Amino acid sequence: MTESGTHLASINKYRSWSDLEHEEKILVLDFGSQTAQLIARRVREQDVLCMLVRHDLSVERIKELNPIGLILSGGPESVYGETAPKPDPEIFDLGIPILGICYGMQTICHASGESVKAGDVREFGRADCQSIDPNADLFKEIPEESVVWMSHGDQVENLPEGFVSLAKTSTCPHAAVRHESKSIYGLQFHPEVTHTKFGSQLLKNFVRTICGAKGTWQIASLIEREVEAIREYVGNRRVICGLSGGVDSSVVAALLYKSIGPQLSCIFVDNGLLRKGEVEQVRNEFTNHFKTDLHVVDARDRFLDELAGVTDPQQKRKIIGRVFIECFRTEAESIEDAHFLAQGTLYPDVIESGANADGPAHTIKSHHNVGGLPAELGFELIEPLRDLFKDEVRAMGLELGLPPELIWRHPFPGPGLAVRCLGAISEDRLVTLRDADAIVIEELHNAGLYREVQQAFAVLLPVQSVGVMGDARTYEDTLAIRAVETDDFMTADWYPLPYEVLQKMSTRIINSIRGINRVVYDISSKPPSTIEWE
Ligand SMILES: Nc1ncnc2c1ncn2[C@@H]1O[C@H](COP(=O)(O)OP(=O)(O)OP(=O)(O)O)[C@@H](O)[C@H]1O
Ligand SMILES: O=c1[nH]c(=O)c2[nH+]cn([C@@H]3O[C@H](COP(=O)(O)O)[C@@H](O)[C@H]3O)c2[nH]1
Ligand SMILES: NC(=O)CC[C@H](N)C(=O)O
Ligand SMILES: [Mg+2]
Repeated sequence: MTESGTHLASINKYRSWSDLEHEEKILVLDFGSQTAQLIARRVREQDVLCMLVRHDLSVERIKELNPIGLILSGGPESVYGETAPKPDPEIFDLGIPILGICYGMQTICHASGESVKAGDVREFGRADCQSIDPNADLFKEIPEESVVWMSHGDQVENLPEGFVSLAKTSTCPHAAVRHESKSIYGLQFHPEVTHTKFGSQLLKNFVRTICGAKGTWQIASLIEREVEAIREYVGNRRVICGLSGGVDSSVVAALLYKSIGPQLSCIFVDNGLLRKGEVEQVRNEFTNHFKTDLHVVDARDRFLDELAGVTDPQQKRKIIGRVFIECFRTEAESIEDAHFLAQGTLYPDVIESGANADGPAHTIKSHHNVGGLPAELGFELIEPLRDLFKDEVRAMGLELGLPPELIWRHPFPGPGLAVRCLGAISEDRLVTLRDADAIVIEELHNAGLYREVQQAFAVLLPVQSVGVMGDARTYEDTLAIRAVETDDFMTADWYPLPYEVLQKMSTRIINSIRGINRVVYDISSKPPSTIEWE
């Protein structure tokens, strides 16, 4: 759903959502916000198709796409800066409703001739919003006072002519605005994040009431469309699919299987960085349950040799990305006419890798399947889930009939235990980590909490400390336990595991695993931390 190129544009041409002139839809003009896709996803929650497009998409192209409304996203720049991204000025004459969020609202006001300036006070996080006009259609069914989430340094000083203020906070006099006669709205806060309590209602008001959407779009129609698009795009060529047994690649494999059946071969790489019992589990599921043409590649030595002595997280990720592709390439030699490589890349992988060229989003970490890919790929990429979030992919998987155990499995990153074994990786340290991780997951199941947390795992730290075991001094490694709750993996909070569960995990790990004499619990949220440690 991202119109226009990414840095992989030349090899990633597959786009199934771009020619949907006849579908009721909203377009989000992306000014580089980390949460731009979240806006799209909140609109889709209203059963309305929503796609991200370049911030400067021409009015001609917008007319062709025929949206019922436009949303201007936030972004890291300042509208008064020399390099500030700007929309096509004619969008304001299209006559369709427009909602600007943060940078988007500042852009609307700037374009209407009023000054936007660095505010005296920057607002990050929670703010109390008070509506000035509670009857405004944008604020329908929203209390007069409610909590909103802000993230801005700039501020609209004076309203442009024709605009009125709809809401304020203690430091932001124009937290929400609208044009008196045109259907143009602006919000200084972010309705797309869950911390804005009535954000979904607000977007619903915009989409359903103001844009008049009927809400007929369903995840099932996305599946149908993807299946058709894949069939047409692939023709009679062959697709290899990097299959990890995780949710995303399983959904991709199921989609491809539905589309092109026998033209699909799946490649599962055993990179030596997998969890306990994972190879057997994937082999079973995908030969017994799915009956796909599955190739299991034993690349354990290859990965471990290449990673020997490497401690830098970004370097680890780059090496893993490259070796993955080399394995796919070598294995594909035995698969006749393998033209496409399908991956289960999701939107958070793309945005965190800084790979979305639509806006100047920053690189947080290079996901092995995006920023970690080598320049010369040797395949054409197909990534049907590239614009979706985990929970949307899960809904798709359930709709496609995948088993619920698979759908609700915690995500496991492609670089696997490599990014949870901090410092240099060795076979011994991996065995230690794998065993500890298995205990964490088992105890989570025992406590009936596996589905309560969205991701949990163990992290082996290169930090030794002194202990005493059986009257003898020890000087051994530290293990961290991480468990998070999150909707979409873009933001997350640490999960308050009950003490007795932590106690069982800790006792079992220290008693049964050699080399660990201390267990700690990670109590950091994302942001400012990330879910994985590297
Ligand atoms: N061991 C592997 N063998 C082959 N392909 C892999 C492997 N690990 C990851 N990949 C590829 O990289 C993509 C991204 O990995 P990622 O972990 O994000 O997704 P996933 O494993 O499919 O799902 P989940 O997020 O539930 O773990 C996968 O969808 C898959 O295409
Ligand atoms: O396939 C993947 N390749 C990667 O390189 C990668 N890095 C992080 N993750 C997963 O993404 C989600 C967000 O993780 P972070 O908060 O650590 O960025 C979490 O679910 C992480 O497990 C990855 N998945
Ligand atoms: N989140 C945003 O859109 C921020 C807009 C602008 N960069 C500011 O600081 O005000
Ligand atoms: Mg995975």
